[in-house]
Amino acid sequence: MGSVDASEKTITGWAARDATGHLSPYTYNLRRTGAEDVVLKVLYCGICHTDLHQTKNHLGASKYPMVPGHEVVGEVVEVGPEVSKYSVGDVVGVGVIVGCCRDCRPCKANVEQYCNKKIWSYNDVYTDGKPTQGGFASAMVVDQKFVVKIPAGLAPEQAAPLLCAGVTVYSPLKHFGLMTPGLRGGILGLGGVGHMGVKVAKSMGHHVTVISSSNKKRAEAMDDLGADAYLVSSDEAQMAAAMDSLDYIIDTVPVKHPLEPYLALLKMDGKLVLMGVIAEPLSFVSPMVMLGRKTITGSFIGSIEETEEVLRFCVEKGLTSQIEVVKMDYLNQALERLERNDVRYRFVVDVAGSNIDDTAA
Ligand SMILES: NC(=O)C1=CN([C@@H]2O[C@H](COP(=O)(O)OP(=O)(O)OC[C@H]3O[C@@H](n4cnc5c(N)ncnc54)[C@H](OP(=O)(O)O)[C@@H]3O)[C@@H](O)[C@H]2O)C=CC1
Ligand SMILES: O=C/C=C/c1ccc(O)c(O)c1
Ligand SMILES: [Zn+2]
Ligand SMILES: [Zn+2]
Repeated sequence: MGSVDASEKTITGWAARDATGHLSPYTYNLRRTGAEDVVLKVLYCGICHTDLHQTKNHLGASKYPMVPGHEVVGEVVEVGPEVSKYSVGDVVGVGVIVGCCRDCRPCKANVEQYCNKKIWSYNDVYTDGKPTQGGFASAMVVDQKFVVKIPAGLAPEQAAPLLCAGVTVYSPLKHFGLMTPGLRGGILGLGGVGHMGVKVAKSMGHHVTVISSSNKKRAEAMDDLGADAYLVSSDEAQMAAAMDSLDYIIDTVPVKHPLEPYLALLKMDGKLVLMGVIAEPLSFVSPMVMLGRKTITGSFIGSIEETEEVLRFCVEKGLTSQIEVVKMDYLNQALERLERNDVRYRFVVDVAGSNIDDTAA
């Protein structure tokens, strides 16, 4: 157990100040280390499309200054006196959620991501009344319940995308009984979440079809990620030939899109699992779900338990994410590239290697 520094630590993060989403260095204080808190020095943080939604206020609820980042891998540098799970020097991860009520039905069932009182790792308010700030920062203080150990055999930069993208695909496959080998799955949208979807589903022994908006990623999807088939969603002949062929589709498209072309790809009892965060209504006609008893559902990240599980799953299966590691001074360019669909497949920021405390404004 490490000693507790009773003072507030002043650190630097990169914050958006308004809905332009432009990030720049921002100095703020971390809360004092509480009894069950873990202080981590951030090593790496992945860039999720949700970071774009939030910094650019796509959902209309953004508060500024906002330090985004929720695929955080760090090294423990201090622990509170009642921290039992972690010690100084451990490499750990933090995802989308840093608090919950611990008392409601989802909390008691260990699916705390569905707690109505959950606390988001940024763009939220902590129990002390302070804004939460995310992982594009030199350090974070997080309650041990929301920290996971990064297992040996997983490089820290590799682990980062698993803390959101990885668990986001693993959780619904597990929850909806879709881990059986031999299933035929579709991954709609081959980005950060989608590429983990291909890898996780392949590791479960599924036949995986990528459904993409263009032909640009075909060779990579088939040759590098191991997909079995590739459909371009605007190609009516390809889509018609694939009708009634899939047990599930993981839909990661981050913008409004029609559901009917994808419902048509599902077999009877097939499931369309919505992942994209879209603040506009999506539509479909009812026979598209009735005739075939199809399900349209959604899923939100995964629990802490499932996060630990997906990390172990990736080690066991030798599964890695495909990442482009960048420094913090590239963060705005990386976000712009993510917005124009120009990343294969996840940016991960080398936070510790960027010496950001030296850039404080
Ligand atoms: N439900 C949850 O718990 C989670 C939700 N999310 C949400 O999932 C969505 C995807 O996140 P992420 O994978 O990080 O995002 P990415 O931007 O990395 O990937 C999205 C993919 O969707 C396709 N796409 C992008 N823009 C468009 C467009 N304008 N029209 C059609 N297709 C498009 C592209 O694939 P292609 O080139 O193949 O068409 C793109 O690669 C986001 O909305 C994010 O907020 C993320 C994590 C957890
Ligand atoms: O990237 C993870 C967060 C996903 C998310 C899902 C739903 C929602 O309303 C959000 O604001 C974020
Ligand atoms: Zn995310
Ligand atoms: Zn709760």
